[in-house]
Amino acid sequence: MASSSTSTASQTPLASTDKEAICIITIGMAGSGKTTFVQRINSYLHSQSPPSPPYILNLDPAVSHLPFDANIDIRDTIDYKQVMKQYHLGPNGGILTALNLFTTKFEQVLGLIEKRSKSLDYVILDTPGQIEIFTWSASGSIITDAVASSIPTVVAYVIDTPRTTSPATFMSNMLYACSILYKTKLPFILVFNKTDVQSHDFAIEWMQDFEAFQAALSSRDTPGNAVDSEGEPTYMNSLMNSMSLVLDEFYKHLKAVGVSSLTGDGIPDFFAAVEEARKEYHESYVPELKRIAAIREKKLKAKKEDSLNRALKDMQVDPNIRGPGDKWDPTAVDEDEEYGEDDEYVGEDDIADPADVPSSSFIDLTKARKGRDAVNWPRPA
Ligand SMILES: Nc1nc2c(ncn2[C@@H]2O[C@H](COP(=O)(O)OP(=O)(O)OP(=O)(O)O)[C@@H](O)[C@H]2O)c(=O)[nH]1
Repeated sequence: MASSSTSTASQTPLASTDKEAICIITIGMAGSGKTTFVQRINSYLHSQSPPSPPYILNLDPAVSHLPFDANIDIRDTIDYKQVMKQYHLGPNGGILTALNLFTTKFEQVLGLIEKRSKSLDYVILDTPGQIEIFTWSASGSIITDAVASSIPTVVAYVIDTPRTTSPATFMSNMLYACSILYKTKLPFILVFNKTDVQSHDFAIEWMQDFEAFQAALSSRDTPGNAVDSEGEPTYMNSLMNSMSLVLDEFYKHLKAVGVSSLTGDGIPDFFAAVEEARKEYHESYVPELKRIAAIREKKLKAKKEDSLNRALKDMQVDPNIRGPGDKWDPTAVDEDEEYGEDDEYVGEDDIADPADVPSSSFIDLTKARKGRDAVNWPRPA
């Protein structure tokens, strides 16, 4: 079952002396509170003793105001409104194209992160408001994979708790989280935000107790409770029940914390979950990364060998290789092997006559092979 990291706050990493930066990728639906959450964890890290300022990247080109100082800000490189104008795009297309353009420079960004990672505890990525622009775009995958293959990385999936109290909405949100988990395969933390407005206890109960969620699903006011004219559950009801079974398995792979980005409540629990995620990254993600790299390497090697073999084969069967009318015959006897001591050894076609070759170009040793050193070839000048 999902672990609600409420009692582990004492395990915060801030006492650790060995610096190994971990990257927190903040993802969430529009308005879930990603930016406020980043601001809150930033101020929390600054307030520690000693302070542990994070390295922050803002990847949202459309955000009008950031309540924190980003070390790298996509807006410094790309003006998404100009992108919209120049490419004749709407707002979402503009944001996506801006992110794509930024990704072409991401190697440089990664270089900066790697350079700083030994002196930092945390790198934080704030992603665009429209979740799918990051989670379902090539750029989002490239950025996530690049960072995750470079330093430990965790996904913080921010959820608007007050807007997730209906079982159907909760399940939709969890399905989305599930899809991101299976896409990135990274350690994953569900961050139930805005707990100052609505406690996340209901969510933890639903995640830990399958029957409690089933009961909530079948309560009167949920759409999944609908029955058809014969009193049978509708497809919607069956779908939701099946989905909740799938999700029960999914919950085992993640951590859940409740926070209020407004008051700062629950933030130490979040960092405790991040430390667990760091372990998980080393224990699960890195071996998986190595396994994939080994498979890729093997495939590449096989492909290279195949190309080489084909190239060699092509060279052997090329009918023009020795000139027209002189086709290669695989059954022909090797002249070198067949000639006796007194036979003419050098076939005219086999090697060049030294007399025809500029004297300085080589010393012909062919007659010296196979014990024929008695032959006295003129030595080039
Ligand atoms: N009560 C309460 N409000 C919050 C909390 N976190 C964020 N908000 C409010 O939620 C709204 C959206 O917050 P943002 O941080 O802009 O959310 P976002 O996910 O970054 O938004 P987009 O980038 O537009 O998708 C703002 O009005 C915040 O003040 C919280 O913990 N409690």
